[in-house]
Amino acid sequence: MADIVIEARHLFFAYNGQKVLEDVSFKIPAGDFVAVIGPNGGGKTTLLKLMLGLLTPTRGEVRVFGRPPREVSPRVGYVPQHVETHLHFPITVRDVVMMGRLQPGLKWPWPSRADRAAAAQALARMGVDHLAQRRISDLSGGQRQRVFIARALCARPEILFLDEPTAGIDPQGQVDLYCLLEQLNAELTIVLVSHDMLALSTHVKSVACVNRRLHYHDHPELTHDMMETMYPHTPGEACPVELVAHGVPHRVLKPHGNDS
Ligand SMILES: Nc1ncnc2c1ncn2[C@@H]1O[C@H](COP(=O)(O)OP(=O)(O)OP(=O)(O)O)[C@@H](O)[C@H]1O
Repeated sequence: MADIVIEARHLFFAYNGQKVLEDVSFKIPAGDFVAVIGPNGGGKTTLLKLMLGLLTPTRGEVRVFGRPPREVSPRVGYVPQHVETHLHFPITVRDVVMMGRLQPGLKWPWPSRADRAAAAQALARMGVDHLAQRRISDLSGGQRQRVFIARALCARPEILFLDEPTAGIDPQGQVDLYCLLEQLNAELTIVLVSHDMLALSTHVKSVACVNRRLHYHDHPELTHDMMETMYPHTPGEACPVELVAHGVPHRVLKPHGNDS
């Protein structure tokens, strides 16, 4: 059986007294590709930040490689949501990726030959090495997202966390990105926050449904009961999951909502 790389035990979290996560326990094995899904405001990003050590639980604990998350940060990569905030800074793609090598305890000179080689390798792995000299502001949404993933890969992480990586990318770009993530999953554990049921349709191995509480399923097939718990809907109205699936047929869902 695979080693457990992430474990949460009776985790609670609140922002200023407002409960967001309640009694969350789960184990993620090495090599997993888990989709974290759930409604808006369900607590997905908060959970990711707890696994990254960016937030501290109100109660309970999270362990990554058996340690508090902050102690193992060089072993994990993170592609946050909405990374486009500082894009107009005049910086090249290669420089952005190289920033992934900036770690606590960094030795000068930086970037070293090893840093440059790691950046080149990460860019090639994401299929964007030809863009290395371009300004980040000049790229398409899909190209940019690959660059940000390359930045996370540059530090050679063992776990990759991604928060809504396909937001704003066209449908074909999304499929291509999932295929790339699937290739990366041969070497890395991946934790992917997504609203997009397409993410589940072919690529992930397990699903964590988060809506204040968490249900972890070690297979990607969703059941009717699960969907009702996670996305309650009014009889006669389209199921919200159908809406986010953009009408794309999805094998993971058994009949639900208007289908049933
Ligand atoms: N920094 C913060 N301060 C106070 N409340 C917050 C903060 N960040 C998030 N929240 C609240 O916590 C709840 C969970 O937010 P979170 O971002 O984890 O949800 P999410 O499932 O990722 O949502 P979405 O799908 O919309 O991105 C929401 O009600 C949100 O308004």
